[in-house]
Amino acid sequence: MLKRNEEAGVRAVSPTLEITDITGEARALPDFADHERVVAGRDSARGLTAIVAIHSTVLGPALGGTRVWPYAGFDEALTDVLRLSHGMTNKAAISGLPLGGGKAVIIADARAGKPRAMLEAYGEMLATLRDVYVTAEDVGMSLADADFLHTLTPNVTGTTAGGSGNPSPVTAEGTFLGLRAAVRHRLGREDLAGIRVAVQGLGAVGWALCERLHAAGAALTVTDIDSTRVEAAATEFGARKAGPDAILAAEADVLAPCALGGVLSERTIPALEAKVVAGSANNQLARPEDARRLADRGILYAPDYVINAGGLINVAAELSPGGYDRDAAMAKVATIPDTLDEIFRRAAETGATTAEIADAIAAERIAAARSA
Ligand SMILES: NC(=O)c1ccc[n+]([C@@H]2O[C@H](COP(=O)([O-])OP(=O)(O)OC[C@H]3O[C@@H](n4cnc5c(N)ncnc54)[C@H](O)[C@@H]3O)[C@@H](O)[C@H]2O)c1
Repeated sequence: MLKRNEEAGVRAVSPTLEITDITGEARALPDFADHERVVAGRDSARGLTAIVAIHSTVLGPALGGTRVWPYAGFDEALTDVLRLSHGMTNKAAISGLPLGGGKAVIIADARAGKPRAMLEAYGEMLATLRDVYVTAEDVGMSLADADFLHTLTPNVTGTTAGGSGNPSPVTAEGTFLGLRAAVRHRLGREDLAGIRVAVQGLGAVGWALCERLHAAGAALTVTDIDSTRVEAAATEFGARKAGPDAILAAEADVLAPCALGGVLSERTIPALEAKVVAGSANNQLARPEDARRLADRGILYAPDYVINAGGLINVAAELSPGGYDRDAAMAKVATIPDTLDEIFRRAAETGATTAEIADAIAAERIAAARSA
């Protein structure tokens, strides 16, 4: 039997699942960034520890995927979900979508398998947030997981049944188009023939990006912590192999981070060879000031949440009044280079970094919606 106990600040929807509002606790962290609401779900019987962070619902319900990752602890997971969630608000706003930003994490090792009971408990947690948060896939969350969660609660996108399916190829398409725009802007080249691209991470997006880059004639250098993927890319695309630690400083015109965040830092930026950074990973900058470090070295940075918005644009199309229309979604993805062109132009005119301009455009749209 379901029970509710909101007075105690704890809302349990099944006897074993405890849902706690931890907004107050999160407020103490440097990455809090005025989140509207942060909620933890714990179910020790079913092996769930999850956090849902809702950064903003000003433009619409907060949409953002669920990441399943073996975080070292709760605090690390909380910091990650806050940063990711904040990024989703900017991503939706700059992409012109009627959506807010949110994100969720489950502390678990997806490679060790995701117990059905854990996902059931998570689905129950999601159901309690269905008016404010809509989830989708992210690292460690599969299409099959999304399909399963959708049987429990409607606020799940990126499903196969009547949904838009796997967002990763669409993210890769948007990243490819954005990378081409950045190359045009920084290197003055209209095509990618012979352009050297170093790709970090050969997962769902990185691999699909390599397919497009290879077809466009780019010369690839690749890495992944999974060596079988690196070998496969060498065979499939004639890619040069680099070690995970060597990829950032690889001889390349473009660096495409497509693994995890925080790779562009005070330590790594001085060693970059590339003149363009354009990849799909979220939160590529370790600190906001790393955007200035890149600009000072003459490296053009395509802000992550602009270039990797393809997947969000695709799943968001499911929520449009007429339902999912792939052609309409792809037409919107094709505008990513236009947004980047505007950012690059404004950054060149004002001397601000591309990251600052992207944040400013997103903030302008949110402020306009607030005052409307
Ligand atoms: N899938 C999407 O539609 C989408 C949308 C927007 C942003 N992103 C972001 O793009 C990135 C990649 O997403 P994905 O869906 O391809 O994830 P994925 O899990 O399919 O792939 C990630 C790949 O990176 C590799 N990797 C992890 N750590 C590494 C390291 N230190 N060095 C080299 N390789 C490493 C993994 O082995 C894996 O092959 C993530 O940051 C994700 O948040 C994805």
